[in-house]
Amino acid sequence: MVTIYRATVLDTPGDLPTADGLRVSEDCGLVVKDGTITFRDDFPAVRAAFPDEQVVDLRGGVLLPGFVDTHVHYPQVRVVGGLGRPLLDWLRECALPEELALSDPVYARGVARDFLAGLVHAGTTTALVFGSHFPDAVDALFAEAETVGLRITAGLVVSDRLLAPGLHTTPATALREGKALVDRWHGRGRLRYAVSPRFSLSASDAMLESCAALMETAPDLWFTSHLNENLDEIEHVRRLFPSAENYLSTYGRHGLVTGRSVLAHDVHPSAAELEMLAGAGAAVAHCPSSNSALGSGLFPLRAHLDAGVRVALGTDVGAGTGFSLLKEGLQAYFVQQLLDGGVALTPAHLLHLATRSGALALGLGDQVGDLSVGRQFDAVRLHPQPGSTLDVALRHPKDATDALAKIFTLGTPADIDVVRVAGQVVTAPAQLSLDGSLSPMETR
Ligand SMILES: Nc1nc2[nH]cnc2c(=O)[nH]1
Ligand SMILES: [Zn+2]
Repeated sequence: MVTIYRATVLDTPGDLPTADGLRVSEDCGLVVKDGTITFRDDFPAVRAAFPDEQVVDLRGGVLLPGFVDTHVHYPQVRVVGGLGRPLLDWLRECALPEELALSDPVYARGVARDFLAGLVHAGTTTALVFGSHFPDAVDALFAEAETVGLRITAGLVVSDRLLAPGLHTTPATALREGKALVDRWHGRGRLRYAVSPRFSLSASDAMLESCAALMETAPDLWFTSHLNENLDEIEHVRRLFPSAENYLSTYGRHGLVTGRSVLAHDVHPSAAELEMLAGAGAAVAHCPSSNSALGSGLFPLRAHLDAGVRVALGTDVGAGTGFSLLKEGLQAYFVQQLLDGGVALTPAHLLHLATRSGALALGLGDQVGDLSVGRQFDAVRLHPQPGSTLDVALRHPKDATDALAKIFTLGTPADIDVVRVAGQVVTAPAQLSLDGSLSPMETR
């Protein structure tokens, strides 16, 4: 099945930190065969080459690559907005009580649908998701994700101390339950598994060793956890691992820092940790709105780029401020503007961070993250409501860079009206009421 998509297309096929390479195609024709972009050129040339194929006209607004979220918590969608507390208080008072609620599989299924609806509405087509402590809840996420059609990497979150008794497990149980989930879901369609200790503060060496054992049970498993987010957290980890050189080495000494590792935050890295991250080819998920909301700090982007560390964006739902990677890009810009020695981020940088850099961080750079020939047709259209401020702003842009700056400044999920993964339209799942029944609007 071949389809031609006609649109104004913006993407960033290059790489940071050099990428100011915004590619602009005002009237583009993308030829898509079975979900893959097989040809692209200005529309008239494409139409001449493919005179009989169906044309889907997506002009009006701007077509971007589907957004890539490299750190987003599935269980926390209903507790977004817990402002006013630093990390460890926020965990104890906001996040962990909600995490416990997912021990109820019916409740978890409703949360999974709300979560996936949030990703779809925000135009996120690929995500590295921080899962749940409960295997049934992780099953619910993967099952709903498979139905919706997003590219999801996720896993069982494991801890054996200092959280809440209901969230603790043992290294042996974590390995057994994790293995069963890997067998069921890893490599199934667009789904992959990520081994996910919550963070070193709540995972003993024995627990981290069981994570390393799980990593060995299947090829191409991913690893994700938290790192250097908050100074109080870092101090706790230092005391818990007196023989460890630093926070990152608590993971590294179990072989958990590799080219398939994504560490969230890294707001307060040491030079040795940056060197270790770069040497391993690991990536950092920068979560600017979360760092600001929790008062965790201002992310040292320049130090990461100078050290050669891959940086991508994460929304960190629920400590962050929602699912929008447009908002995260804008917040990343703000943070760098405020930081001494901050990186002067251009709109092209923001688009790269929200798309291609995330794809590269997740080992998917050859499949998604931009709209080059050979990539999957994962795309979203920004099509603001008539008369909205973004609509007004986009009527007279100076150029494409100016238009993109306005999209990051003013764009919200309400401005996204087309979400496609591998060319297929993706729609948000029907959402459930608290008792697990379909919400009233679904029974019409
Ligand atoms: N922001 C954030 N940091 C964490 N560190 C450990 N768990 C969490 C979490 O749920 N959110
Ligand atoms: Zn997190």
